[in-house]
Amino acid sequence: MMELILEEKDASDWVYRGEGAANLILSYAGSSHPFVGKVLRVPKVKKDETNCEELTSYLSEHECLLWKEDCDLLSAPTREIAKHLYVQYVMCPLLGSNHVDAGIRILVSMDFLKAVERNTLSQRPSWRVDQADVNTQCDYALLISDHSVFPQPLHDEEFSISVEIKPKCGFLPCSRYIAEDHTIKKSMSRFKLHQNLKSQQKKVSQLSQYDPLDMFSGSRERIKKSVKDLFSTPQNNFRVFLNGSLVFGSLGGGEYITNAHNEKAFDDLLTSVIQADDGMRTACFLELVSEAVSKSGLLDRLLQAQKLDAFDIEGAIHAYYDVVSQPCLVCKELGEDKLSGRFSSLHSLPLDGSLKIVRDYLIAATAKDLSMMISFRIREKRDPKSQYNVIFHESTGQTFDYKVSFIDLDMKPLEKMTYYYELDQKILRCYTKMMKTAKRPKISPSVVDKTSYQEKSMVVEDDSPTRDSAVIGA
Ligand SMILES: O=P(O)(O)O[C@@H]1[C@@H](OP(=O)(O)O)[C@H](OP(=O)(O)O)[C@H](O)[C@H](OP(=O)(O)O)[C@H]1OP(=O)(O)O
Ligand SMILES: Nc1ncnc2c1ncn2[C@@H]1O[C@H](COP(=O)(O)OP(=O)(O)OP(=O)(O)O)[C@@H](O)[C@H]1O
Ligand SMILES: [Zn+2]
Repeated sequence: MMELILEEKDASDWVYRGEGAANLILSYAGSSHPFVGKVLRVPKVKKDETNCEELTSYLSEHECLLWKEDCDLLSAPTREIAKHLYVQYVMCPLLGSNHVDAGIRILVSMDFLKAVERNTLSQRPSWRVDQADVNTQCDYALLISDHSVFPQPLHDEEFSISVEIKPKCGFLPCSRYIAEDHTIKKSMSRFKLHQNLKSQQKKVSQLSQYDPLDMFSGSRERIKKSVKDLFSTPQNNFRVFLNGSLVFGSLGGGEYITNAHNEKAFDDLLTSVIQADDGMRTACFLELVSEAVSKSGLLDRLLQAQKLDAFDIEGAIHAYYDVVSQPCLVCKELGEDKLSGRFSSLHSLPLDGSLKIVRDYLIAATAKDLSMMISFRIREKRDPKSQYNVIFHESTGQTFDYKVSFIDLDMKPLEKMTYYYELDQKILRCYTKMMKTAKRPKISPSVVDKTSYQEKSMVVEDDSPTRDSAVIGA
């Protein structure tokens, strides 16, 4: 295939779709064949990072050790290429190659990227603009299938509906390296614990009702509950796209910019999709989504990848210091002797053992942060046999094809291990403080149920805008 290159003149065909912390996503609005049905994933650069070393440099010496089993990664001339290979050779086998499109790298000119930056500025959430710009120094961007539309339409007039779920970590850790003071980690999900810190930091205005433990439970009823909870408090964990446009949820992880201003508006939007009475369509749609999650069985597969984190950050951090051949700052801080203290079994591992712990931890980190997109289309009786998965939706008598894809399978940098440790400590400190100020000193953290946790949470109430300020239906 001839090498594709995007120039300044092409920029107007690419429209803002959304963004995360690290990339900006553009969808294609033109008619050039190779780009139809695709999105472009353009890396961003943090404003406080003066150089873009991460994108242009090689893997660090210690990262090379870490990924040495995945030989192709080491042959990559840049970190950017190594990250692309990581999706193909590390994440794809874990999640299934038919559920991952690693994309192809295409050349982009600096003028194209500058034009994209200008054109998208007004649509980006302001807190994302404050944090990062489009990285105009990049030579390449990734061209990936647009999972918000069904791959091949069966009929001309066909609609396309898809949901995006960022399920986060679906299990409770049980590592023996978790400090006694942190036992709450063994009974309350990381997501729930983190909510409290986010609320204190005013990153969210309301605690999420969602609990990943329901989503990953394998129980149909609990999955259904978790999808309803996502709909009530979507934050950056739930979005709905109709014909490629966001109709529910937050754009770019910011405010809820959506066509569905209230539940009725959303219910009305579903008219072309769900054959049910007014006011009943949303519930039927959420049921359809839950069914697809259950039937696909993909969350079980994702959970196995997340469980590669077997030691928890409180254990893995010690292996990290051995991998980078530095004195263990955590043992030092905790006053533990490296060779005879609580973590001596970790510190006495051979290098390959430490490498495996850290490697598995980072793969699990990717699996805890990715999103799943499920796209649907209606099947008519006359349609040919489906090459996709099929769901019969009992409540409406409709049949749907659905396809599940994983997005955002980025490799996490090795240096992030110390950040993970610090964040974990911060989340736990916040929880401990909350429990103290809750003025119920006798209650044992392990018996705190979800309701009492929410009631006791300290939502800092002031007028500052949060990332999820305008909640739908409010
Ligand atoms: O640490 P977490 O669990 O808050 O996850 C971060 C995400 O926060 P959230 O899902 O909102 O809690 C965070 O998402 P947001 O920026 O909050 O939308 C990123 O996905 C971040 O990954 P990276 O820095 O882009 O590699 C994520 O960082 P990683 O932990 O996956 O490295
Ligand atoms: N292939 C795709 N098809 C459709 N929409 C996509 C696709 N990839 C990304 N998106 C949309 O763009 C958003 C941001 O993409 P992505 O999660 O890859 O960004 P990121 O910066 O890597 O995220 P993070 O904050 O997790 O690091 C997604 O939440 C999703 O709404
Ligand atoms: Zn240590």
